[in-house]
Amino acid sequence: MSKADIGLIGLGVMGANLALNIAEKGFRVAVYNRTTARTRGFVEEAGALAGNIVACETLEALADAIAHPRPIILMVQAGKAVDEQIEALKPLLGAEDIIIDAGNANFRDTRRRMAALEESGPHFIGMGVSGGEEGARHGPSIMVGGKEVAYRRIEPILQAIAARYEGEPCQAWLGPDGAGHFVKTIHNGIEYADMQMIAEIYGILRDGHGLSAHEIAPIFAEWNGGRLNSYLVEITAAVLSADDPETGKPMVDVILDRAGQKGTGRWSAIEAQTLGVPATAIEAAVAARSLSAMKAEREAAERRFGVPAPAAGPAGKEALAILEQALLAGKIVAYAQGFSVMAAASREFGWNLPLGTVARIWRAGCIIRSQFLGEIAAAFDEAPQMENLLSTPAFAPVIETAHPHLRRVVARSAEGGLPVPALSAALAHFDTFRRARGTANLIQAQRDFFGAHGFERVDREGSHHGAWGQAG
Ligand SMILES: NC(=O)C1=CN([C@@H]2O[C@H](COP(=O)(O)OP(=O)(O)OC[C@H]3O[C@@H](n4cnc5c(N)ncnc54)[C@H](OP(=O)(O)O)[C@@H]3O)[C@@H](O)[C@H]2O)C=CC1
Ligand SMILES: O=C(CO)[C@H](O)[C@H](O)COP(=O)(O)O
Repeated sequence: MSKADIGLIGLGVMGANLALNIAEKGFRVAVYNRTTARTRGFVEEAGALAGNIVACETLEALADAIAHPRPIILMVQAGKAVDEQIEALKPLLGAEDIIIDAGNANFRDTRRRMAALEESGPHFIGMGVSGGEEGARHGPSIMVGGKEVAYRRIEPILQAIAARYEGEPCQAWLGPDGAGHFVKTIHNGIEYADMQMIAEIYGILRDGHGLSAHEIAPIFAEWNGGRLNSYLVEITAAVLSADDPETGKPMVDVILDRAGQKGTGRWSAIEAQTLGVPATAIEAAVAARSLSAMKAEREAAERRFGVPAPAAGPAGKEALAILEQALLAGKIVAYAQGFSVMAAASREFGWNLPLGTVARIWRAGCIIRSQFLGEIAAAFDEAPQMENLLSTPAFAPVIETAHPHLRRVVARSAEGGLPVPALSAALAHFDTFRRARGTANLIQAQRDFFGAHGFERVDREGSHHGAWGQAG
């Protein structure tokens, strides 16, 4: 029997679907899963694709089944499991083989793993994969980091399995070491902000305007036909239309308002802070998930403080148009922040990240895919070195038109006691960003007063101290 073109470890949601995708594209894939029953079940259910699948019950069998040099994808739980699999594979592989971690790894772990394998091999690639179950099966967006020479060897397979946007595969080598996993992390940070802002608008429609899930669904469906066209808005409409078969109630009404998080949103916020780049919309979205988890405390707080009754009046055409524009403005700020974080990381780690390519490979396959990303890609084509979307000829006029609506929505929500943390953060970012003279002069004065930190003056170069002792 001919050898497999590639190996894959971990037949969970993502791994199983990715393996089927690989097999369907005509490559032979050798698969292994820690729990053998899963491997057997996977092959049984693979149907006609089973002919391209080599089921292995040990890692030794997997290593033997693949043609040299052997690329092996890890699609296991992020963290300890990845380290364990690398340790187990090391004695079985040679310097020219390639381990590809396709899970959602922290890019700092990827850097550590790559550095550890640098001398002895095998090659190590950190590869972000986005698109969930469907994407893995029919075409994800793939963000690769590591040695380019190793990437080139697996490029034909990645080209074949990736999503396509107007025929162009949504996969690319983005830079050395942790570049791929960093970009995937920021993709997810933006995903958090996008989802949170959509949820905030849903909250305004539900708790401010008193609309039911079924009344809100067509609003998102309509927006999906306009500037907000995106996978997340599309699925929001679908989710809001769905009913619970057990109770007959809208599905969202029987789902607990407590969202989990696996780490990528938090890592985005942490890395933004570490790089000194404001990513407040992403941070607000991460914090909102943490607050969502504090269900018992929130219930106690509602008993103590109460919540205002819906007071926003009917959701007429004008009110909906304002909400649509507000969501667009918030979204632009969140994406601008995410891309600025990537630009800063690129400088910090010497990655030379092709940000236009990042936008291009996010146009299809991934969770944040949207027409908007095509506009971002075009903005980078016009100005490849630009670091802030808010200042680009493509986006400046859009935010100029949309921000007054964001302001109205945030102000009315504040008055009505409706929480809009990510939209508020986006507005505050815009207002701070567009004001040439801010208030940090006072911060500098305070720092110099209490800690002799010095300050710069508006009228002279150099570091100065205030005569605070003589003050008042
Ligand atoms: N689900 C999604 O939408 C997406 C997930 N990801 C990332 O992909 C990776 C896999 O996620 P997903 O497929 O959803 O996860 P699942 O929980 O569906 O599957 C996890 C897989 O990891 C294996 N595994 C867990 N622990 C170990 C271990 N210690 N040693 C060996 N194998 C282990 C499991 O094997 P066993 O059967 O033996 O338990 C299983 O095959 C994660 O990093 C996730 O963050 C990325 C993009 C989207
Ligand atoms: O990577 C993904 C999508 O792009 C995964 O679905 C990830 O699990 C999403 O993050 P979280 O679980 O924290 O919401």
